[in-house]
Amino acid sequence: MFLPVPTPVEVVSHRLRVPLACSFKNPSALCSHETLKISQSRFGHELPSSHSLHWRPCSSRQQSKSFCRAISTESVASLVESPYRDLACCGLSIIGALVLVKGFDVLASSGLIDQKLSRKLVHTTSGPLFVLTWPLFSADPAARFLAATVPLLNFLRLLGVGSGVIQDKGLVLSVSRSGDRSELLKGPLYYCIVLISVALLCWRDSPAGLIAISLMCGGDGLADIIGRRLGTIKLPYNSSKSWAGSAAMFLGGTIMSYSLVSLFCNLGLFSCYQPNVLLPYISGIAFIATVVESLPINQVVDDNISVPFVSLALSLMVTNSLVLPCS
Ligand SMILES: C/C(=C\COP(=O)(O)O)CCC[C@H](C)CCC[C@H](C)CCCC(C)C
Ligand SMILES: Nc1ccn([C@@H]2O[C@H](COP(=O)(O)OP(=O)(O)O)[C@@H](O)[C@H]2O)c(=O)n1
Repeated sequence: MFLPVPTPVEVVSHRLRVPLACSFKNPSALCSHETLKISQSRFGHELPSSHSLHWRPCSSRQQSKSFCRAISTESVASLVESPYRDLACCGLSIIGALVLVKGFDVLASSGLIDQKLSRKLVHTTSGPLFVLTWPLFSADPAARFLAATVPLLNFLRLLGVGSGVIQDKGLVLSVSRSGDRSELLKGPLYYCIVLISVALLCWRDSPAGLIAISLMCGGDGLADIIGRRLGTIKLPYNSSKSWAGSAAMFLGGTIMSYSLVSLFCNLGLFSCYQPNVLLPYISGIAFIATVVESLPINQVVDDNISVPFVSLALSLMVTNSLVLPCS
């Protein structure tokens, strides 16, 4: 939502001592009532009450840390602006993805870890690492599209290798269950589609995408890693899944979601309520996603689709009561 006065206000962060471009043009860059009040007094007019309803205080922890959230998308852009910045971030992420997959390929082919574990470690780590690159991008509207090219290139690579057009034994080894290249066209391909969709639809403006990715990666990924090792007691309604696997999914998904959402809040990309409000919501979503993952429906719909889809839908439903967007 845009407010009428476009002139930027320079506010100096008490913590970082850097000028922040907090403006009415992008009121969402202002994250605390204090900043809002100061900006109002400088402009000498009241904000429309309908807009004020969208403002909720940053947590006291956040307010004590800095006057205005230091790294709003706009302020990051003003600090390190370069036409090549998003291209550089995109290039680094592409290299990061290649190194990650190659690293697990080396670990699996040298016998240091087994192939199934390698696949699940790629599954657990790629999504959150991808998300961690988002704050590095600028506030340019095209940034999310550049970010999305990283999973898109991996999607095309999986398509090429999975269909046999490109030969890449390393990728097959680190990403397939049994060494069969056609497996790349299922779970891993859906995984990349989810990353592309979340980057384009949610980007870093809301916690919904972060929660969906966390439950697909930290949740579903850990369910397999822990379930295969400790999952002796099976679920009564699904003999291929265990209590240990589901508990790991719930805990891993909750911890990863909470950590990423808190990190993005602390970076000023959106502002959240206190942990005592945020955590119950996130664990509620993680619980429902865990139940969905545990159902015997894997033959009908892949976990990499059902888990993020349900998490995203639920997160989007509760997001407005959890945060106020900062970009
Ligand atoms: C193994 C994978 C999914 C399998 O799922 P499931 O069937 O076992 O449930 C994940 C495959 C990931 C892919 C090959 C690599 C994705 C890289 C990612 C798009 C970008 C990471 C960037 C970062 C900076 C390292
Ligand atoms: N809730 C869960 C999920 C998986 N697992 C274990 O992880 C293995 C693979 O899980 P899955 O069938 O969901 O595999 P993916 O489709 O995610 O690769 C199962 O065979 C179980 O041994 C579990 O014990 N409990």
